[in-house]
Amino acid sequence: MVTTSSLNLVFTPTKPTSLSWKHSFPSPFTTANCTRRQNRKAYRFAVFATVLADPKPTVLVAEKLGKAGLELLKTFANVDCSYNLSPEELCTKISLCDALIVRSGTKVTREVFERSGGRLKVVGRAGVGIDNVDLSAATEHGCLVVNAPTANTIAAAEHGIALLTAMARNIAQADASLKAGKWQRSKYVGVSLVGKTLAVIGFGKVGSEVARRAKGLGMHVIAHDPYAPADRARAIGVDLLTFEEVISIADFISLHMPLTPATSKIFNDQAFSRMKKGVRIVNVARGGVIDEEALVRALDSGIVAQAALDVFTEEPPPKDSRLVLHENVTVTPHLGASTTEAQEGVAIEVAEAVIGALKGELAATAVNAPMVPAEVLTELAPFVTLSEKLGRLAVQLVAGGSGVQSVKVTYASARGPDDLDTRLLRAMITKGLIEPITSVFINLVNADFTAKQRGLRITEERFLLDGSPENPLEFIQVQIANVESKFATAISDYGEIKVEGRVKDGKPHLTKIGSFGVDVSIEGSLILCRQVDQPGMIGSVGNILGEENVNVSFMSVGRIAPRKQAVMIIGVDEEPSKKALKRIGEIPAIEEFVFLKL
Ligand SMILES: NC(=O)C1=CN([C@@H]2O[C@H](COP(=O)(O)OP(=O)(O)OC[C@H]3O[C@@H](n4cnc5c(N)ncnc54)[C@H](O)[C@@H]3O)[C@@H](O)[C@H]2O)C=CC1
Ligand SMILES: O=C(O)C(=O)COP(=O)(O)O
Repeated sequence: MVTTSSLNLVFTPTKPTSLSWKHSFPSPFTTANCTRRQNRKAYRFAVFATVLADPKPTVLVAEKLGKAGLELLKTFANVDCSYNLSPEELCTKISLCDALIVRSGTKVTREVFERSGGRLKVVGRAGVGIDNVDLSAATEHGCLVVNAPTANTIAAAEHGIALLTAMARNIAQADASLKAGKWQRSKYVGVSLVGKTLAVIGFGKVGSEVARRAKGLGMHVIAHDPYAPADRARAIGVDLLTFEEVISIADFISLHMPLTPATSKIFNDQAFSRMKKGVRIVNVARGGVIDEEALVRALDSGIVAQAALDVFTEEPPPKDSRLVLHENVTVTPHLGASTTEAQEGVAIEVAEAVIGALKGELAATAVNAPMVPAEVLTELAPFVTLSEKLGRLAVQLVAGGSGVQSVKVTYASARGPDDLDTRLLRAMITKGLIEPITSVFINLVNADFTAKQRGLRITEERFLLDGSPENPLEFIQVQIANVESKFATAISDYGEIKVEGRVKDGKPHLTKIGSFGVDVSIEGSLILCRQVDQPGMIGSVGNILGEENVNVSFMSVGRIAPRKQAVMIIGVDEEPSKKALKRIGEIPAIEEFVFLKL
């Protein structure tokens, strides 16, 4: 029997440019040489090449990373620490790298993904903000992006509070003045924080920690965050209000939202005009959320009394930046995450995520792929294989020239929709549908994107079964509409190519083709024949294959009724020659046949 494996099918890249990894990515059609152990690994799932083969993968660390993270990476990969690369140097190096780790100082542009030649599997952001990574390009190239979302939260919050207090008491300006030999006590009279209203914009991890600390300083804290749960805010004693409300009430505003198209320059002339005169602003989020020229105008007019900024639209900012040089502005060079503790933490967090991704595990910190909990993955494992096989099978039944545009997938399950996450299954069906007919490499990251790009519409339906929802699924059906089939038997009564499969004893089985009920394990290569049900058919086909030295792994016949029509499915270990297939086709009782590689 051929061993079933999703391993190489799942992880075959388009163009494995690196010699070192080339043999780690076998052809999609050589499943037989995978071990069961590899299979289990493959089930841990399906983002990228998982084989821990020698030689090691190469990880390019493009910005300074904590020692503990580097040590961890070195246990698994060849680590190339090359800091301060120019954009061109990065693009040149990237084709030799399986993973790239950056902080906020490296722009991971579309060109980086294009120039990687398909080798780059994961970008690790050693920090939170991923606005320096072109996520669309990453997704289009099937490259996973992971970040380190938790380890620098406290550092960023503490820096926000440091800037808030330093700004209120003119610490930086007074320090510079004294060092310049002056003693200006009346010039640097500050303002008190206690009793003042602080508006936190972006009530996520950092924002809520800032709020907690500000309350400890005796401030009244309000927040705006369109996506934050009100009960989390209430638990800290913070009211969630609208953007207009918070900016018009606040004495101090602290920014903690990500830079996205929706937040870009959200602090502009209009927003400043609605603020209380003399408001003070802290930005430890991203420079791009503020229109910096508008802020200079607001500072000059006195609407904004002071600003304390850790981040800038352009980093480093121009030396003659009016904003940086403004006397009412306190600045730090993007130091929010720069504590010893946070840097060790993010380094470990990102190293673990990158290693996990290279091993094929779904990262818990994936930014551009669905996150599926480990226990769900384990349960869905055999259905993942089944999904891909059904996709591969169905698409190979399509007659040449008929473009596949509309695919319906039906999941029959006793589980309610909320208890069955089908994203992984849909991705694998997409992979099965697209990979046999193109050179595109599909994984969980780029499946939906690639389907859309190719005009392939995949609709999903649930078929709710009675009974115990112990098994996640009973069967999966894949139907391709509006196409001709090279094996007319595969066309259902409704005119679509239809294949249906189930998992039996942990293995994917084909249980229906067109309107014929069958039952064969889907593995290796198959010959499907429709014939008149008569004695001697198995022998006739078996003889031809034997004479051609093709090993038969199994044969199964499903029929409508004795002596009527039957479908014979033959599993073969080797691909029969054209001559052998022609001879099979010439057997008089064989009405049609097709050879499929799964
Ligand atoms: N200066 C530095 O060194 C550091 C800066 N950061 C920045 O801080 C940001 C926040 O980090 P975390 O709190 O860890 O992320 P987070 O994802 O936990 O929180 C971000 C919050 O912003 C909210 N948000 C999204 N759109 C919004 C909008 N239009 N208005 C208001 N709120 C909105 C989200 O709902 C979320 O609750 C990061 O995206 C990063 O840019 C983070 C760490 C260090
Ligand atoms: O984590 C973030 O979003 C940060 O801004 C930290 O940036 P850094 O890693 O210090 O370049």
